[in-house]
Amino acid sequence: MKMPLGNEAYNFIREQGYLHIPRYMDSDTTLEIYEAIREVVFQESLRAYNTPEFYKLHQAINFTFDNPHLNNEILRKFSESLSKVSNQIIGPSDFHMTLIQHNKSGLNHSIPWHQDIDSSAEPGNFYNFLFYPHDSNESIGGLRVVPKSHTAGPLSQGGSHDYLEGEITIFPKAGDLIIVDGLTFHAVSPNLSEQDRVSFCTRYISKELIGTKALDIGRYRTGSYDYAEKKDLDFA
Ligand SMILES: O=C(O)CCC(=O)C(=O)O
Ligand SMILES: [Fe+2]
Repeated sequence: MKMPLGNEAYNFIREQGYLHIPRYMDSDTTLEIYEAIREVVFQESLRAYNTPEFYKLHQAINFTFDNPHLNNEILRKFSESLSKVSNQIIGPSDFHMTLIQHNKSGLNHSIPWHQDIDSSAEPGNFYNFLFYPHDSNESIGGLRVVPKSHTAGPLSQGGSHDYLEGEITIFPKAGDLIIVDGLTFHAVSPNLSEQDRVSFCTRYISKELIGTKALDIGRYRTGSYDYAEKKDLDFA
């Protein structure tokens, strides 16, 4: 099998729990994907539903679109193309889902600290491929990551947007890909700019994780949320 990532990149993501690949896509394809994303977020009726309690408790303020690849050829092709990278990192892996995150301008939209899955799953079994179709900076918001936190167990209780020991902020440019282990602590700083911030996320999982409950659970600093049942779980 041809290995899309070099040894250094492969080791980095396994050890650090994330990997930033600048200019993963060329500018023409990036523009195409950007257009496709904008078409989706323009349709407010497609926004995912989570309970008002969810947004309030976890201070999650942004819009999410579930599986936009289902109705969009460009997004579908791009997300499928990432299987090559996924197979290298995870081993034989399965496509899980896609998401668009939309941090709309003028609303201070941000994303609180979270883990994408429950930490009953082992690290190295779930990866988020985050694609950025436009440049980012301090004003539009960046991706906050705690390196090596994928092996640190569940997120501790605390402030949803507070500083976490060891955190770094990445400001991806148009065409960049950031790969994050689903257990790595990550968040997005507020969009204080006049421009919408969007990201396109594709998720791949190991064969072991297929059908497990861990996939339904998002972990926040205010407790865990069951996305399948749309309900908050007691902090444990
Ligand atoms: O928008 C981002 O940069 C991060 C999105 C994210 O954490 C997610 O979709 O799981
Ligand atoms: Fe996430």
